[in-house]
Amino acid sequence: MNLRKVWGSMWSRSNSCKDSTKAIQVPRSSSSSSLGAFDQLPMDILVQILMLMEPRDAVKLSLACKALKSLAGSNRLWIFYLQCLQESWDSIFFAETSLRYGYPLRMVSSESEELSFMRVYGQRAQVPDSIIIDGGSGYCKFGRSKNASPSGRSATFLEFGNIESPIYARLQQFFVTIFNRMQVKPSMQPIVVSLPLCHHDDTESAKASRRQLKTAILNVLFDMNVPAVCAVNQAVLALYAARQTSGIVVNIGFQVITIVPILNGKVMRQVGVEVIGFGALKLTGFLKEKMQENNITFHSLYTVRTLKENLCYVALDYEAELSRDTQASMEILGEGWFTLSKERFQTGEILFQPRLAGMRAMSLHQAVALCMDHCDEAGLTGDGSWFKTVVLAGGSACLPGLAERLEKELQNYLPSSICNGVKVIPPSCGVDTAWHGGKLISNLSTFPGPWCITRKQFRRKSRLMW
Ligand SMILES: Nc1ncnc2c1ncn2[C@@H]1O[C@H](COP(=O)(O)OP(=O)(O)OP(=O)(O)O)[C@@H](O)[C@H]1O
Repeated sequence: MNLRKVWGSMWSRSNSCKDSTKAIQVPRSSSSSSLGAFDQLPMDILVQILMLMEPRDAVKLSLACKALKSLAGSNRLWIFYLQCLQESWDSIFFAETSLRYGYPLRMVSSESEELSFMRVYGQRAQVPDSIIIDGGSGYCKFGRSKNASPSGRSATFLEFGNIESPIYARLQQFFVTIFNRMQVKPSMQPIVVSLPLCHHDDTESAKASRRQLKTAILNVLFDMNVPAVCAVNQAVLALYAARQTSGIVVNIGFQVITIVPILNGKVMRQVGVEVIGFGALKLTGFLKEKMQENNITFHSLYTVRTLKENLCYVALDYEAELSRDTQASMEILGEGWFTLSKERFQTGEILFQPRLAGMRAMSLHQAVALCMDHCDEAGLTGDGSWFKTVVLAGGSACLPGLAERLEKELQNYLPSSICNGVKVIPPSCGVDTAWHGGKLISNLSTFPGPWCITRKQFRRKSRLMW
């Protein structure tokens, strides 16, 4: 009731503002910078009052006169409205200040351009819903950009085979299946698609393979009449989801672990991408072996995977953990109760001691340290700290304790000149991290403009190349 009075009073004040400027030629500044009786109220209180209104009412108010325009259009008010949205404010702020101009990335600089969050709010409301598809080699995640999380997941390899090999028919079957499952027409909205982590080298043949894969994906999608496509590397999407534009992404993938240095949104292949030849599949396999050794019977690999996802963790100090009581149980529907003890942390330990699983691979911290060393040697920036932020991605990176352990191992392993300031960030959105990176882009106030290639642009480009 009180609010209605406040609103009514402000509204009549704003109307009288308009009338007065029409009727009598009052000097503009004196009439339009005043809120009449409300001038007595501190600015803070006025903004608090507006916060109780709906955004559309604040817009109406801002059209009334200059004083109300500056009050109702203030960034403070619209930041509040943006904070009320489903997406976190930190993510919105990161995206709107770091990603809004597309690639190459350009930060919004506070000196040269002030971002109007009122405009950002309005533009974000107009952005079309798009489909985000993160086609992982093991599991594909797909869903709408306006939804909080992916609506579906498929076992990519089991259903479609290797989608990293650019065979038209296979890619087509993959996308057709996803569109059917989502019950959407491909021609109705832009698509954000992750480019798989493969062909990492900086050689001409690797470049050609990457180009070939991207072109095949775009060809398939545009042949299905998709209006616009945004195709971004999976590791880069994971980095954006962690609200970073530079750093090292450690993706614990389905079959391999990939360590990707990224500077300002660009994969630094010339510095070197490290690959460790095992991944999530090996972790599940190792737990299965341990359970069999300890006479724990199960009927399916699904059970082992579920136990891994729910009971396993990474110990901060492996030796100390061996002497602790670490028993824990869980029930799996249709299979009964399972109790694990040492297997709970031995499984993740193979990331740091691959020899426990009989493998002669590099350990996770050695590979990340090697990557950091290469970044340091390359001397790409003045301050040399861009590679000290390590972002974990991939389902297995959700193992509790992994980030802390990796950070500890890196501190011990790296030379003192590099280890200062190293921080490891756990996957911000669990197994769906890369999908959420796509969501950040697809909800930008400037989307699809700077991030997408349209069907027309792609066809024209293809014609010019031949
Ligand atoms: N909370 C969890 N703890 C441990 N492992 C998990 C957890 N959640 C998912 N996983 C594991 O992550 C694996 C799938 O990871 P992910 O979906 O990242 O693969 P992907 O995207 O297909 O891999 P790639 O990066 O190779 O394309 C599965 O083996 C799953 O068991």
